[in-house]
Order: sequence, then structure tokens, then C-alpha cells
Amino acid sequence: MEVVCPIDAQFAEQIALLLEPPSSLQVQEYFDDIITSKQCNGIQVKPTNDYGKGVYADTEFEEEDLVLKDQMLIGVQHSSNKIDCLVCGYCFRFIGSIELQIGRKLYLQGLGSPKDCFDLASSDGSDMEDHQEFQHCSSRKRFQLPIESIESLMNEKLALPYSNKFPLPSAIDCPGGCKEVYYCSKSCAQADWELCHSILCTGEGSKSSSKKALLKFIEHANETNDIFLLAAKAISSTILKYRKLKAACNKEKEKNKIAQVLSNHKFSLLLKAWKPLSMGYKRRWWDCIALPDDVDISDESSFRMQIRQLAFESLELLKKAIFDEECLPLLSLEIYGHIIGMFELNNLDLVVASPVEDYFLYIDDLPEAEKKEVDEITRPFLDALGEDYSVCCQGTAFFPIQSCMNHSCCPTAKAFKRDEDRDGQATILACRPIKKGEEITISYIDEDLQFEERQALLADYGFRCKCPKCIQEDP
Ligand SMILES: C[S@@+](CC[C@H](N)C(=O)[O-])C[C@H]1O[C@@H](n2cnc3c(N)ncnc32)[C@H](O)[C@@H]1O
Repeated sequence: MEVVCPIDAQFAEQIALLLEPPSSLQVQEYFDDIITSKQCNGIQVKPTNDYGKGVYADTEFEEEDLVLKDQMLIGVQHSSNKIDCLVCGYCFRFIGSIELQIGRKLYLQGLGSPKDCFDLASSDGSDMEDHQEFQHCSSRKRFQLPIESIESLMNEKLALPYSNKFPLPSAIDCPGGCKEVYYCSKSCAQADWELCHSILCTGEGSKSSSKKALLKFIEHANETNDIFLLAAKAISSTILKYRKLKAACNKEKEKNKIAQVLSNHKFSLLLKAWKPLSMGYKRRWWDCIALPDDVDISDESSFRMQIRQLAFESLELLKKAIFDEECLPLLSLEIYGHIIGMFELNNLDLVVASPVEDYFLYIDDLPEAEKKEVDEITRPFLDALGEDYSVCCQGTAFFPIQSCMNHSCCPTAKAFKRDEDRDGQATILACRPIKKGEEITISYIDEDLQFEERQALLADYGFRCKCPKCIQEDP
């Protein structure tokens, strides 16, 4: 049976206004403002002839030129990646130290290891407590390290040779005291607190309406789909922006001795707070999600119904956790579905390279004699980390300008992290010379695939590609 969300019926009119696509003028004004404020002056966002808005070159670019560095609106590290990398909860830079990154990963891997791979007995079979050992489960080999070594790495009591060549910013606590999120600086901690974390924090200082419900929501997202955590950030950031706008408005009215903000004026403030998200191209999640390979086409409608049900379950938990009477339309299933659908159609993978990889590569490149000496200290850690010693930070994020870039199988640009790009910003480079006025396109898929495969993948984005390469290859 189809689930019903009462907020959808109660606020149908407001929801329709929130989901109304912005006019060309609104798009132009909004993006002109952010392009100017970010000083990425070589580009323009404007309507295309055929498919909504697009990004155009406002200057000439040479091959490999930087076209854009785009600061994300919101992003999340994948839940499963949190064991591998400790990164700033706002800018996604690696934090702590090489020792902390390695020690923490080994420690958490040890905690998560299946029982049969978690040898509590000592290597010589004596006292268990003295000789508790953590180990890495690898399909090929099991490597063991004493817990003391791992702890001294984590506590930064053991310094690895040459780790000072790879300095990382110290880990700063969350101001709400949740011990779940850390930052690279006080300014990142403050920015995240103001953006969304003050509502989504599970610590003492949290402003959520129910911490218990929040914990349940997070658990559900971690078990099902961590895209819900990103949707919660999107809604929380809109609620916080709305409260800020309302407080500023009330202050102004108080100064001028005018009555407090009226309800239709309150909705106009909510629309204003929602503006950055209103700009993203949207469809409902359960309508646009790609049908997984293992679902038969005859089961499509039941699959889409299940996805809607899953979103409803998540929203019910989130509603209790971040309830705000004045922002209820944001907590409708229609808005929740469209926010997640927007991520599905626009998001870019969030990737930040690991300094641990650079560290071990540096050790490997040392002159032979020195390498042998250093290797004796570092080798046990490298072996314990196993094949995935260099896992990068992985997540997903919504970028305001990059998300306006349309697809081409012969794109003019590509998302590509250079060595110096060490945070979560999107870096877009020119793939070939681009002329002023030309559209800046990227490829949403592997453009080297065969024509039919490309079209099948692009069907998930709701279009058939008619780029020059596709026109030429269309049988
Ligand atoms: C990331 S958005 C790109 C910006 C979008 N045009 C807008 O107005 O916001 C992706 C959506 O743009 C449209 N799109 C992108 N590239 C396209 C193409 N080559 N042909 C047709 N539609 C395209 C599709 O609707 C797609 O789901």
C-alpha cells in the first residue's frame, strides 16, 4: 500500500512553490552573484537552447587549464569510508597526522573484524590480556600487530620516520561535543555548526528536537543509504538559514516598531532560505533512480514503490529529530524525494587523495640503504594495513556550479583532482582548448564505452545524448 505523508496534503501549495523551477532571470542573478563572489570569472551560467541551464566559457581556456574550483553546498563522507580516513567534517581535508590516520584505521579495523579473524590469544599463547593483538583480515594473508603499537600510533606517542614531511592540521573537536565529527580548524568547525551541524549534532550542545530520534535516523541511514544523511544536511541548512533570516527581520522590525513577521512573510523567508537548493535540477528519487541490474523490468513499479517507502521511513525518523513547526513543508515526502533525486542527477563523487599513500610512496623512494633501515619500522604497519593502505576519502557532494554542467560524450572539460587539490572542492579542468562562448560540458559516464552502453547509462539521467560523437555513431 502506498504510504501517505500528511504534510504533503497540508502544505501542497507551498510545496509546489518550493519545487517550481526558477525563472531564467532568477538563475542568471543567482549564478552571476556566486561567480562574482567566488571570483571564478571565466565562466557564465545561462539557459541552453534545449535542456535547461548550462555553463559557458566567458574566456578562452587552453587544454588542462583550470576552469573552475567549486565549493560544495553540502557533502558527506560515505559511512563505510569513515573507518579508513579521518577528514575535516566541513572541507574534507585529512586531519591529525600520518600516525593517527594509520593507527585509527588499524584500531577500527580490529574492532570490526569478524570473530574468527580476531585473534585474542597471544602469539606465544600466554596471558590474553597482556598480548591482545589486532590484525588485518586479508584474503591473502593475516598480519598482526600488538595493540600497544597501534595505540601508541593513535595517541601519537610513536613517531614514524619522515612523517613530518607530511604534516596535517590538528583535529579540532565539534563545538557540540559529539565526538563523531572533527575539523581541520576552528573556522571549519564554526562554519559547519552554522551550516547544519548544530541541528544534526548528537552531543551535549545539540539543537536537535530529539537526540534519541536523531540517533535512530543516523543508524537507519547508515544501514540503508547514506544519501539520507546528505538530505538531512540540506534540510537542516535551510532551516538554520530560515531562522537567521527571520531573526534579522524581527530585529529590523523591532527597531522600526513594526509588528512581528507575518505568516505569508515567513513563507517568503523560507523560499529565500531554500534558494540555493531551488537551483538544482530535480526529479523525485523513486522516479529517477536507475533500476538495478538484478531487478527485472516487470518488477519495476514494485521496486520504485519500495524506494518511496524507504524514503518515507527515513523521513519519519528525521522529522522527529529536527522538527520545526515553521519549516514543515521541507519535511514533506515530496520535498525529501526531490532533494534526494536532485543528488542522484547532479552529485559528483567526493574524492580526496590520502596522505598515507604519499607517505609510503616516499619511504619506497628512499635511497636503498636508508630505505632498508626505515622499512624495518614502517613495514609492519604497511603489512597490517594490507592492500587498501591508501584508501582515499570517498563521499558524495552537491556543487552549485558544477551541477549546472551538461553532459557530452566528447566533453570540453573533466572533473580531475590535481596533486595540490587536497580538499573536497570540485576541480574542473579543460580537456581541450575551449573558445569564449562555447559550452563547458563534462561526461557523466565513461565516454569510451560503446554507443548503446552510453545511451543506456544516460537513460538514468532522463535523456538520450545527441552530441557529435553520438550522432556519428548512431546506427
Ligand atoms: C547535472 S544537470 C545539468 C544542468 C541542467 N541542464 C539544469 O538545467 O540544471 C543534469 C540534467 O541536465 C539535463 N542534461 C544534461 N546533459 C544533457 C544532454 N546532453 N542532453 C539532454 N539533456 C541533458 C538532463 O535533464 C540531466 O538530468
